[in-house]
Amino acid sequence: MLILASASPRRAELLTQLQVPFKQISIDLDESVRSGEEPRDYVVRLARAKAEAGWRQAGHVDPVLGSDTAVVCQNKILGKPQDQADFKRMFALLSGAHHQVMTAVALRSDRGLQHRLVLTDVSFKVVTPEEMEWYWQSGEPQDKAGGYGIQGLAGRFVTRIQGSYSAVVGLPLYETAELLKEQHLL
Ligand SMILES: Cc1cn([C@H]2C[C@H](O)[C@@H](COP(=O)(O)OP(=O)(O)OP(=O)(O)O)O2)c(=O)[nH]c1=O
Repeated sequence: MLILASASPRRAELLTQLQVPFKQISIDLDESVRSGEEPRDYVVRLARAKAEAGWRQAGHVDPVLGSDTAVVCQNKILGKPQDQADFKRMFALLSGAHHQVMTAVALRSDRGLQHRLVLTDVSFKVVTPEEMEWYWQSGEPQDKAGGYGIQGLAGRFVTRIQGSYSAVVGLPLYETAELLKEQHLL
């Protein structure tokens, strides 16, 4: 059975939309950015590492999907906010501006390791200090790249998206389906 190497409930929910049976495992990885590493190289490296680690952990039998999402603004990677000050710093960059969400998905099986990289442009309205405070207090930003979830309360901040909505949430469905089809898993 296909394995999703992710602790994210959002990725599991998205994968359900492809109607392929799967089980979920969580893996622990060092997610630090290497010095001089480009954001797109970073998300690809992590998605591949998650798939590879899952493949090893599950005994080199079942195919494994891994994915990674980063919010990139002015070529800076905005990870998960460490505290409220960190969140405010991120939202100061995102407010009234455009950024890119980069998501990579990787599939490891006995046919090898393949990946796809998906880039999506997202625009935010000007977010007021009161809205930032309200949003932080909601508890939603804490476990999310860039400190927001487009599928949740932050949907109201998004004025425009060009690219893949499912990729912004965490798993690009079209590209994931393509990877699975290539390996005859869908
Ligand atoms: C930008 C954005 C991110 N996110 C989430 C997707 C990912 O779960 C998270 C990005 O962090 P990731 O490190 O990609 O993933 P994760 O740590 O949550 O899960 P795992 O490594 O176990 O697969 O942010 C949203 O849910 N909505 C959004 O709009």
